[in-house]
Amino acid sequence: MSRSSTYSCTNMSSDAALILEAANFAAEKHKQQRRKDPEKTPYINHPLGVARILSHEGGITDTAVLQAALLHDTVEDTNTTFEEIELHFGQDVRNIVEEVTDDKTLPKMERKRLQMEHAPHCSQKAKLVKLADKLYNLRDLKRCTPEGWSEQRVQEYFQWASEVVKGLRGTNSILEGKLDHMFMDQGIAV
Ligand SMILES: Nc1nc2c(ncn2[C@@H]2O[C@H](COP(=O)(O)OP(=O)(O)O)[C@@H](OP(=O)(O)OP(=O)(O)O)[C@H]2O)c(=O)[nH]1
Ligand SMILES: [Mn+2]
Repeated sequence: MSRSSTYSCTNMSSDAALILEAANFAAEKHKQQRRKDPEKTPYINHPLGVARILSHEGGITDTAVLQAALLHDTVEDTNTTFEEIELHFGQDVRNIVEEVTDDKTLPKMERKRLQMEHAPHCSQKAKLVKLADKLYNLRDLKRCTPEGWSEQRVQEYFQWASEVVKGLRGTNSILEGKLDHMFMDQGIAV
């Protein structure tokens, strides 16, 4: 096979191409959004970081899981629909994104309660994304406090996250071990 034909398989979707497609889709969707930190970090840093935790730290190579990690906040936080996700990325990715998406029409307390209730019933793939999402957000909270958050609110987020993670256990020992260290460091029993 000549060198040029090696690189001309434009219709053959490599896993890398599928993952880049999801990263690009998320970047477009989150382009107007910033994180809540004082630096106003671009929001896309978060889904990219969640996917990187799964791949680089958790050893995850499942393409659908990495795509779902990149897309996991698009429906919750932008005008993206589940149908759009399915159209571009297929049913498997759509299902994972759907499992990790909070219903923002519900009051916040109810959303938080439902995460604790639903966590044990999620698929393994959705549990992986949820573990990495929590690990990223807890590290981010340690790095700097979001604007307007009191120390108490930070502690309450840690406490709530530890309850959600209880329902995600038995999924990935590396990520769970890292989360346990974060909780213990914060004085939360695991
Ligand atoms: N730690 C931190 N979080 C930030 C920052 N900017 C935005 N967030 C997002 O805020 C959410 C946590 O804030 P909350 O006030 O508890 O929740 P809410 O946005 O859903 O109302 C997380 O959403 P999420 O990813 O959907 O996760 P989760 O709330 O379901 O765990 C997190 O990604 C930041 O600078 N630091
Ligand atoms: Mn998230």
